[in-house]
Amino acid sequence: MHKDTREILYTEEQIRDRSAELGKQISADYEGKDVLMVGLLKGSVPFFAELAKHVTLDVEFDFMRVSSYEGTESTGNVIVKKDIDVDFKGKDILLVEDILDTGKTLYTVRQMLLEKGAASVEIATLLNKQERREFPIQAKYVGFEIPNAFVIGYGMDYNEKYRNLPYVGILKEEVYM
Ligand SMILES: O=P(O)(O)OC[C@H]1O[C@H](OP(=O)(O)OP(=O)(O)O)[C@H](O)[C@@H]1O
Ligand SMILES: Nc1nc2[nH]cnc2c(=O)[nH]1
Repeated sequence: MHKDTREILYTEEQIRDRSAELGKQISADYEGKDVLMVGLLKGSVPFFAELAKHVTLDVEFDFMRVSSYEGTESTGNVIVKKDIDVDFKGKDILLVEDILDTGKTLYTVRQMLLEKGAASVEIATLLNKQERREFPIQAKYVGFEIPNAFVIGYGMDYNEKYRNLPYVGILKEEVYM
């Protein structure tokens, strides 16, 4: 893998600074509430860890694993592979994601959690690809708005690789065409 197969979109420093701003906003918005931060595995892990450091409330953590992507393509349904373990009835859930793309994943998960009794379900996503939206869902907390390109790094993969890159990059089409 040569370096010129990807270009940097957001550096580690830019992501940390933006996470600090979002963490401050979240801390103010949820003051006095019982917040459960729920990360969607696997992609959200680096952003979840960074964002959580900037939230100054006594929040709880949990994780879900759902999946619908293979390579760069979204497949049929959203499958729950690991559910939330704690009782979240009446709690305010903050879903943390790496990217909001068609919206299928977060729309589906949000509906599930509301149906099971969450008091509220808001979304914090590192990246928002608004142009690709197909489902009626918006994130309250967005790190960066990005154009329609397949991104990798900072948790995001292409066939399970590149999640460990400390920046967000664009994978050039020649890699997967
Ligand atoms: O808005 P959507 O079109 O639904 O796309 C966004 C979802 O796609 C990726 O997850 P993926 O299913 O690849 O799992 P991963 O987190 O393990 O990479 C990403 O982490 C989001 O969950
Ligand atoms: N790695 C990665 N996963 C995604 N899932 C939905 N959109 C994307 C994307 O641009 N990159």
